[in-house]
Amino acid sequence: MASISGICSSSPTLKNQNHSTPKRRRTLLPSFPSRPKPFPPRSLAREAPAQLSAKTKPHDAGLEKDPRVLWHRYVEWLYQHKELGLYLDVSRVGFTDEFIREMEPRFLAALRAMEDLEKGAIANPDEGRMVGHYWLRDSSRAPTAFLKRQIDNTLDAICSFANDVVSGKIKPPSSPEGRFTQILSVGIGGSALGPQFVAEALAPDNPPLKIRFIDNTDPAGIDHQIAQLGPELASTLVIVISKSGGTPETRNGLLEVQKAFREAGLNFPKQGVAITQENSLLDNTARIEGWLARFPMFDWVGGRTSEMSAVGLLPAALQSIDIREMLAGAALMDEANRSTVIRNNPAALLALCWYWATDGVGSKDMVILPYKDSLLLFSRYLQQLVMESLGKEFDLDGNRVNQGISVYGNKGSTDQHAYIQQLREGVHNFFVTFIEVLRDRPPGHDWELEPGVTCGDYLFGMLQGTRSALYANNRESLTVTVQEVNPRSVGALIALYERAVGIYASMVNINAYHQPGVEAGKKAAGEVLALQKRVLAVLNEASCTESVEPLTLEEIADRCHAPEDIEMIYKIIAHMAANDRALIAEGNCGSPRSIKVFLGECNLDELYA
Ligand SMILES: O=P(O)(O)OC[C@H]1O[C@](O)(CO)[C@@H](O)[C@@H]1O
Repeated sequence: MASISGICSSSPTLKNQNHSTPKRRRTLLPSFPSRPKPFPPRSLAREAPAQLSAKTKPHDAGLEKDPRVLWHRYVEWLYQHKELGLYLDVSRVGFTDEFIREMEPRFLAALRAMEDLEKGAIANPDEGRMVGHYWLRDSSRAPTAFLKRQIDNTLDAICSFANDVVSGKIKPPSSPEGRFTQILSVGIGGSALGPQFVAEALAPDNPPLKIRFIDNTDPAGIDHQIAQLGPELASTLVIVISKSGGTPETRNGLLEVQKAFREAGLNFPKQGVAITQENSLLDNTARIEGWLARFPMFDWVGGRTSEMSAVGLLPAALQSIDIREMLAGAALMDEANRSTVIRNNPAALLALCWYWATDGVGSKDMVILPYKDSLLLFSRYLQQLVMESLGKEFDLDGNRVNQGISVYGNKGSTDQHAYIQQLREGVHNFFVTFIEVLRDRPPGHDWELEPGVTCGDYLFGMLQGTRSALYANNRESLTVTVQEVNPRSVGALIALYERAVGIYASMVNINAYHQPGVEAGKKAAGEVLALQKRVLAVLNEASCTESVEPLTLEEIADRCHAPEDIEMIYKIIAHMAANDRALIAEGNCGSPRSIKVFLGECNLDELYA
């Protein structure tokens, strides 16, 4: 039985940084310039300030092609974190020294904002919240002793619980295996994407518990996951993750899973774990029903930056992934990203390259191309982290900016047989970030498929060849290199992008830590369901009191007092009819009738008289 004592044995230590950079002239930066003068208050400001690089950037100019000059640029700008073995190559992004000089004040202001954030400032002003995900991997930075204790106690509780589950000390009440063998994670967005990315990247071939996800309110998808579990439902630990504790998709997933437990004669609370804010609807449900365990989420950790909280650490630990190493990698990267020297700050280098490549207005998409199967889900993880953070209508001063950077990608070299044709020759609306992993296979497992050549050599060659071919056609790219995919490097990658997003958001003056657009979407979905209830009430009443003459769509809309919603009413009925939904007969109407029957078996086109 795998014990995970090694996973939580050592405490995270922050060693001295010795990330070294190639020998070069170091420019000592002046002290912080005064903050740029604030723009007029939200109500008055209208036109957002033009972003810098648009002025300084020769549009689509050819990039430097002399290989000797490029080699010098590569050496001059290569960032190396020796302890992490992580490198960042920005040489194939054509930013100028003038651009760096012009951006320095914004960079320094962003760094100061980041310093304030880490000290506990209200860095999420729209929600009046602190932003504390960096404290999760170095609790000594938490602004109060209470918060530090919460972080440390939660981590200890995660390790202890996961250890007890993996060792079999905590086991399901009735399972043939006599222990938990499966994890069913129910959550969506940041309550799923981090755990999914980390499981794909780091789970061993035979983990003590195998994880699967319900991350949507698709009945067929839920049925598929439960069907795949089969009798192992009895050995399944169900982890329900929701920071707010009220997300409809997650609630629906929970109700569906609890139904499956009832039908299997299983006692859900004995196999249920909740990860949510204290006193949320989910937390109270789990407490009242006596679930197996509850772990807290904190209001100062956003969903898209929650992988280093219980959201990511509990599922990872249950798969015997070394979570202390993940935290240590993130902490080392955080420390590097506190440098005030742009060249020594990888997150700043990333943010500046994003700004240059997209003119500070998202004019190009970010293509994420890891040349490693296990990093397949990194782009999906970054879609939320980058786009939910940067995709904002207003800036911090109320200017309408419609900011953002679109992210897509899967993995190389696979994608070279999909969309990279367009990247090489088609519309120039992107820049690429290659994720290079130097170690192809564990030591001693390599094999030459032809003299002197391995599979990994092909993968390496495909990455380098694609990078060169894109650049030859003036397509810019960044390359992040790690030695291998392990908890430490994954933790560092997550920390690198969390910080780059924060620095970039400051440079374009937006709040990276709220998501007003999504709340609007949740509200709109609620309105559709409310309208559906009205439609059902109208059809139920009509089915009891009138002959089977089909009602016209206008009549239904009028009776719902929603003539302007006629199209939505049509769609609601079409969806219910396609699912053979029955009208629940009330009063003396006899047996329930399907919507189709009530509407006279007409096809929906005839609805519209
Ligand atoms: O964890 P919760 O509260 O269920 O939210 C799930 C997701 O929904 C959002 O709030 C909006 O997409 C995300 O930020 C979050 O990760």
